[in-house]
Amino acid sequence: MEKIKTDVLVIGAGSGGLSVAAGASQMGASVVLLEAHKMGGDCLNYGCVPSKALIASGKVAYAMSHADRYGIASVTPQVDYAAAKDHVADVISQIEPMDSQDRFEGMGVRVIREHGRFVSPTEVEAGAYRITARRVVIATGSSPFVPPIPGLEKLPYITNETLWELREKPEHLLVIGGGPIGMEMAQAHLRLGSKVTVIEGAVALGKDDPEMAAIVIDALREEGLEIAEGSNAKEVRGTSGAIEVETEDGRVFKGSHILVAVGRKANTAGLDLDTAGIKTTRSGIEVDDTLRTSNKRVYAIGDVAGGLQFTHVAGYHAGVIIRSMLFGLPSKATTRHIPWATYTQPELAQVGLTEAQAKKEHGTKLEVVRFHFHHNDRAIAERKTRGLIKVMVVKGRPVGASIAGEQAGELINLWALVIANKMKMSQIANMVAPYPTIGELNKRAAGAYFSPRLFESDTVKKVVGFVQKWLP
Ligand SMILES: Cc1cc2nc3c(=O)[nH]c(=O)nc-3n(C[C@H](O)[C@H](O)[C@H](O)COP(=O)(O)OP(=O)(O)OC[C@H]3O[C@@H](n4cnc5c(N)ncnc54)[C@H](O)[C@@H]3O)c2cc1C
Ligand SMILES: NC(=O)c1ccc[n+]([C@@H]2O[C@H](COP(=O)([O-])OP(=O)(O)OC[C@H]3O[C@@H](n4cnc5c(N)ncnc54)[C@H](O)[C@@H]3O)[C@@H](O)[C@H]2O)c1
Repeated sequence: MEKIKTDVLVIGAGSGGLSVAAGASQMGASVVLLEAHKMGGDCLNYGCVPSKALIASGKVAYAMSHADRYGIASVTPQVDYAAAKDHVADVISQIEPMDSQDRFEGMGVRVIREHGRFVSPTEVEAGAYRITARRVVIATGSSPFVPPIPGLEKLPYITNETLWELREKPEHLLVIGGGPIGMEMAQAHLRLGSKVTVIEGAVALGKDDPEMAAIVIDALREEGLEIAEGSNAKEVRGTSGAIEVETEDGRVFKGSHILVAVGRKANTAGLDLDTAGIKTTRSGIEVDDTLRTSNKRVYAIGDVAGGLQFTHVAGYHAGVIIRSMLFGLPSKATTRHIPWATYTQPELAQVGLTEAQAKKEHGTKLEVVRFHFHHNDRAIAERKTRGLIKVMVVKGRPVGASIAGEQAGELINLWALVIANKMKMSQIANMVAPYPTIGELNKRAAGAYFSPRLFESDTVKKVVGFVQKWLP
């Protein structure tokens, strides 16, 4: 067994682990990186990247079949599902080099392609190596949670890990779970020509503001997606190609394939965390706000830490711990300024507090401004007028923003900046946005905040009247 001593040992080469390894090694620390499976983790191989690539295929198909409103004959797209999957694989292969072993070795990181497990509070074993590190970072991510629904285990059900291998278009896809994975993949498949039913136990897109989620859900239903809410899957029957899902409310849904998207489980199995004195909770590894575990030399970041599960959060966590690991500086992770977006069409995005959360926290001090997409000239030109931007403001400063509509995921960037830096609505109003852009919506939301103050104020009217009298 080879013994290695290093400053930083990172377990898991996904979004979080790669960011720590790149940052720490480029700033002069010695870094060992363990990866048991594929470099790039979930996001590159089974998550963000393939899902967004398949959504892109769906968008093209949808545009072809809805071209007539732009003066171009609509056509029924000839979807080659296997070719769409080739497109997905090609997109992955274009991004892959950024996360590759070669690239990281080029940065001076020692990459070991083995599963890591703790053998003592300070040592990790991986294949033929025993590694001792000043600091250990657990960035092992999460896997699809497969609920113990009777009958499910007998079927070749699909998860986000196996969906990309499927080459034949599902005739009727049953999606269990109406969260971001379920809804994004449901719409993509609908647009590629499958019949799709989402079976959701509570409400679809339930982590978002219900008023905003409803805009997306209504649009998806109009497009032909069947969404059954309040329908907890209780039993699965049949065989591949002829599947039945019975729900607790007594309904039975029939389809050819089944995609399970009911949430995630943290990848903690096989790490022997007990050996290192690392505690876990129901959602993942227990961490404090500095992302340290109950073993103070060990950090946990990204999905395995059980909080918000997004690639940009894993990247943010990496920055937080690099500050404390390399420089010994105080550094805490917060969630207030973390945005997220669901890439259905229309998209759904959030940063900071939702309206309900803001009301609870700020009571009567809260002002909510709304601006509808149908007032935006570019949205009208593009025929993408379904949407709303809603900003929660307290004493002139936004505390949250929710957007449903075209490019909501892009539009939320500005509010993420504003909230991260505690900026004021007046600073957004000062911005000049190019005309005609969807981005003007952000400025118009700020305008909606100031308009009543300017245009409905007797004081303003009196001042203007007075000044006009005296002006030459
Ligand atoms: C379908 C889908 C779509 C998504 N879309 C988005 C999106 O659009 N935007 C977004 O922000 N997020 C999205 N996400 C979430 C995003 O993929 C995750 O939040 C992100 O990948 C988490 O990064 P991570 O570093 O924590 O874990 P991962 O990326 O999962 O990396 C963990 C790595 O650790 C390795 N590993 C595990 N155990 C060990 C061990 N003991 N030893 C060595 N290696 C180990 C694994 O093999 C894996 O490579 C999506 C997720 C899914 C499933
Ligand atoms: N665009 C993005 O950023 C993006 C996209 C996909 C995934 N993700 C990340 O991945 C995470 C996991 O996504 P997800 O959609 O799997 O999980 P989720 O937890 O967000 O949603 C799962 C849904 O399944 C429902 N459900 C649970 N058990 C059920 C049952 N037996 N029958 C019917 N419905 C049931 C829940 O009520 C819930 O609405 C997300 O929370 C997010 O962090 C992000």
